[in-house]
Amino acid sequence: MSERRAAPALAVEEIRASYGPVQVLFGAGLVVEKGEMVALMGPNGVGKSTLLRVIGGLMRPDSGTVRIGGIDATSWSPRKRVEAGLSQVVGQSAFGSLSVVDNLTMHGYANADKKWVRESVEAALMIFPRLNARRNQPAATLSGGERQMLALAKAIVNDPELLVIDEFSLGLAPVVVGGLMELVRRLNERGTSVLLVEQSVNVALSLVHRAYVMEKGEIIAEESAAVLAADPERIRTLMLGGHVAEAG
Ligand SMILES: Nc1ncnc2c1ncn2[C@@H]1O[C@H](COP(=O)(O)OP(=O)(O)OP(=O)(O)O)[C@@H](O)[C@H]1O
Repeated sequence: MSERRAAPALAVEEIRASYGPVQVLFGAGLVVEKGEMVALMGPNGVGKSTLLRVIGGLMRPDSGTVRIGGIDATSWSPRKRVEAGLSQVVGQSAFGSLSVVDNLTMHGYANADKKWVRESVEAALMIFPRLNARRNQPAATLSGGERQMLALAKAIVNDPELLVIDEFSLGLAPVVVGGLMELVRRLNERGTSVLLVEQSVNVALSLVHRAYVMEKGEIIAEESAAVLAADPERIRTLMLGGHVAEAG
């Protein structure tokens, strides 16, 4: 029992993954402790989103292990992972012809308690007054920032233990990003662990406790956000894809 409680929210070990004949991940691994906020950073195309796909169950790795709350989830379906407390914010995907409320309600599909889903949809809309004002509007008519809010609100509807977010700063005005970050911070204070893939170093390091840097499908550095933030030269080298000898 106590072992289960002490287990990390997420532990990913030695993941190798390929698209057809092209290998993209070469033994990538990371850990998100319970209650922790962690960033996965790195230059374009190094495999960050691919690792998230493996974590979410959208892609089978060639080898390696994904543990959710200490339990081997590598062979689980995406749905089973959601039921185990994982919620993923991926891009701005939504059913365009459905309203904001219907999109949110649909996302609670894994939860049999429909009353709870209805209440948490309303709770999520309370967090985003902008979305609430557009609750009956088709998702296709939302602005980019509003769609990101919808993506985050959808993830919250499942009351996740672990929230995985892919690049929420992409293409959004700084003020919108600031609001989303504040929301993620509040969720984390309520106990949700967070894994954030983010290209904007400023956004990532001002939010998280710890960061991993990926390069060519491998983790090449792992550091507390405060230590990294104090060393802009090192960040520059890492984010330019410069190889740094030490890891961890
Ligand atoms: N569906 C796919 N089929 C084939 N190759 C893919 C596919 N998706 C991604 N790739 C390739 O895999 C590599 C890693 O892509 P991935 O999207 O994981 O990187 P990333 O680090 O998230 O990049 P970015 O920061 O630009 O989003 C890239 O070379 C990309 O072109």
